[in-house]
Amino acid sequence: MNTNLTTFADLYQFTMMYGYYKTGKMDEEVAFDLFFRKNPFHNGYTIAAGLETVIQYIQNLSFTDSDIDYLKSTGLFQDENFFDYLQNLSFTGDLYAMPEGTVVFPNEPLIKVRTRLFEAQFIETALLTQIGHQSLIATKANRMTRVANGKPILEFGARRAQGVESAVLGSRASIIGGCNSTSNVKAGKEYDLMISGTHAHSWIMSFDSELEAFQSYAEAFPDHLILLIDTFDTLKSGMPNAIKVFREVKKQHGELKTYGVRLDSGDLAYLSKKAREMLDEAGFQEAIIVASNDLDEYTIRELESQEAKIDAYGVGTKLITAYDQPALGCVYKLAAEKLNDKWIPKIKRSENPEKITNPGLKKVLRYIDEKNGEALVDLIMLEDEQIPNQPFEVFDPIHTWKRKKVKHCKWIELLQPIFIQGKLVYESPSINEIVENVQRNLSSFSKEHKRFSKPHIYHVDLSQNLWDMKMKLLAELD
Ligand SMILES: Nc1ncnc2c1ncn2[C@@H]1O[C@H](COP(=O)(O)OP(=O)(O)OP(=O)(O)O)[C@@H](O)[C@H]1O
Ligand SMILES: O=P(O)(O)OC[C@H]1O[C@H](OP(=O)(O)OP(=O)(O)O)[C@H](O)[C@@H]1O
Ligand SMILES: O=C(O)c1cccnc1
Repeated sequence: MNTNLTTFADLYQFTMMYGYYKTGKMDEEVAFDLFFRKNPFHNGYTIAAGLETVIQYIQNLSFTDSDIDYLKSTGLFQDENFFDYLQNLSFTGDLYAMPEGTVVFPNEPLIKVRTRLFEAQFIETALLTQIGHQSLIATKANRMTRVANGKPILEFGARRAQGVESAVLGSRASIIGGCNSTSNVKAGKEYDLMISGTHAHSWIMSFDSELEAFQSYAEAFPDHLILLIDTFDTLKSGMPNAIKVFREVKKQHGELKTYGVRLDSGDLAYLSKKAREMLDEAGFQEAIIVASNDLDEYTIRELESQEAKIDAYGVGTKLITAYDQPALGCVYKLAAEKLNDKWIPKIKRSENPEKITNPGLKKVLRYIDEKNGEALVDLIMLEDEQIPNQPFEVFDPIHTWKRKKVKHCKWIELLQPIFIQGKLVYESPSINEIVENVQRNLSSFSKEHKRFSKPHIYHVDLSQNLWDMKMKLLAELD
């Protein structure tokens, strides 16, 4: 959302900035990488989202007088000159990112930042929050659309989201992941998303009878008439009343445009089949059946396997809250520091080899088999490394004996320039282009990688040079 989020940072960013200012380190140039360590929901991949709001955040970076007054009032920062630096803060460096809709994997930088330590440290939390949340929801939505056999998924989550901003940005991310529309009007307005919806139980309850409620709705929306039929009794009351109203509208208007029913309780497979029979018998073969009620990808898959006669799924809580995994766990790590005009790679060690960071300035290449169009490996390389001639061998960075040959592949560089020397150089794609990007990206991955459970693990490898550098730095720590 297009608001000034400048103070959206953890206190420790301010205290570190103050420390950098006091020690004279604030202008040192550094490189940070943003990445995550594990695909969410046991999925085989993650859909990148959130760059658009990161761009807005960076463009709007500017402390207001009241922000400064507040920081002064904390009494934490004794040296008043620090506030002058804050007042003049803007992003002056380079930022590269994987575009929204890119299929991404653990440990590869989704964003790399290169700028003054003062700025790079400051933007950490805002970047993590935005990329982590939106990528998580886009991936959850993508899982749901994958099992729905092409049937539209309508995002209904606004009322269940953890806050207003999560609802709006979650709606956008859901559309990126593959949902057809959102019920969230603010998200629709702000991000040019398709909006759709039906009506609530309270609409029915506010009339003397269900029939009167349906008739009144039909009068207001004869061309978009999806009636919620489970308020009293789905098959005995809701369905017969809906059919009666469809007949009346047809008689009055000569035709029905978008029309149908919504089921929101009970056995959705059974009820959808019965509802379909009743609609077809009454001559309303074009009527659609929407189902909602606590749906997620597992229930949708279950309903599809029961051959439920459902034409569209409405999904709220479990999508907008990423119910089974509420955080992606993105991290932002220092990768290099410039000293005397020379980049010095930095590493963080961990007992867990998978948590040891990848040092240095890096680029990420995706190798795609020219014959079958399938992605073979993502290779994280040092930025100034030559692209290797094919064939060449890649290896798993932990289990180094696992090797494979890269040959007859084209490659694409995944990190795109977004800001260069503080200037926005990226033209943001439209939401439809982002959705197309997801489809284009996914078409490079095999069914095994896209499998719903226990997917084939896609390889993200390090170039020999990067791996050697990592090992050397680790050895130097001892
Ligand atoms: N055929 C089905 N197969 C698998 N899951 C189903 C099927 N039909 C419905 N469900 C799921 O089962 C759960 C039923 O929820 P619950 O037990 O709360 O009943 P309910 O129908 O919502 O009842 P009520 O709203 O009247 O209290 C929901 O999560 C729904 O998505
Ligand atoms: O189940 P979810 O996936 O979270 O989807 C959103 C839910 O929100 C609505 O219920 P609610 O009881 O809030 O309002 P209603 O009276 O319109 O049913 C709707 O009927 C769905 O059941
Ligand atoms: O339009 C709907 O049917 C709707 C919207 C929000 C939540 N539940 C349902």
